Amino acid sequence: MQGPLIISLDVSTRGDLFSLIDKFDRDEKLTVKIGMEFFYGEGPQIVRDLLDRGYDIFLDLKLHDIPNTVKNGMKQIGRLGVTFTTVHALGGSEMIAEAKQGLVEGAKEAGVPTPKLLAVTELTSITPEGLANEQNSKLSMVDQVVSLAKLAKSSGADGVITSPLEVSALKREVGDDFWYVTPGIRPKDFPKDDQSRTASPAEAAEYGSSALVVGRPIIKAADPVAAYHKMLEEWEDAKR
Ligand SMILES: O=C(O)c1cc(=O)[nH]c(=O)n1[C@@H]1O[C@H](COP(=O)(O)O)[C@@H](O)[C@H]1O
Repeated sequence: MQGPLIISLDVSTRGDLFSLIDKFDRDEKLTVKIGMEFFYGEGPQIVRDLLDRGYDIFLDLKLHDIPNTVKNGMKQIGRLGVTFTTVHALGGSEMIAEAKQGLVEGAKEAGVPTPKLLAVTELTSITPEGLANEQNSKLSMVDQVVSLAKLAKSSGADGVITSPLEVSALKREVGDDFWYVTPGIRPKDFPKDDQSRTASPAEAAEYGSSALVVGRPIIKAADPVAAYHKMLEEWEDAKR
């Protein structure tokens, strides 16, 4: 993928999306995330348009359904030429395995590389109290995330989405040969919004995240390009 900092393009219209990315230099190598807000309104054409710009694309639709439905949905996603896509790990081993199979088949038919399948563990908005009281989990947050990541890995996923706070434990218990893609990234001076398990870019680098997903701290900034570069620099400095 191009760059460790994935920009989450959480906007609704093509006008808003292009006015945002047109601020970046056309040579800048970017990985951008398209999620449900944009995709449900505008559909897959945006993927083709952003591929034409040379961007890598993370299509984040977080599928969670019976295995056959997810497989057939993933077959369509596999045809698009995106780099990453998502399911919820809570869909279970058969659903994750079928999701992967769908991606492999769709990509093969279209003659494009197979997207990496990332399984969402516990959303970064979920608090330890929510895990205990609403999901009735007896596990700590980190144990729950490790358990879902092991399930995802043994079912054929290429990595997980989780908060940076769990990454050191995941690397120890699930291994280095797996993607740990982390949203919930907040620079020190930016509000948490609806995120609960957050870390700064430097902290995420220290914990060992493979890549960061950042939305509002970039797209709502007065100068999104400067905000992107500041966070990237913070990440790179922490990696040195
Ligand atoms: O799958 C995701 O990307 C995701 C998983 C998760 O647990 N938490 C999470 O915030 N995300 C996504 O990451 C982005 C974070 O946006 P900001 O909170 O604005 O930086 C949003 O597009 C979320 O949909």
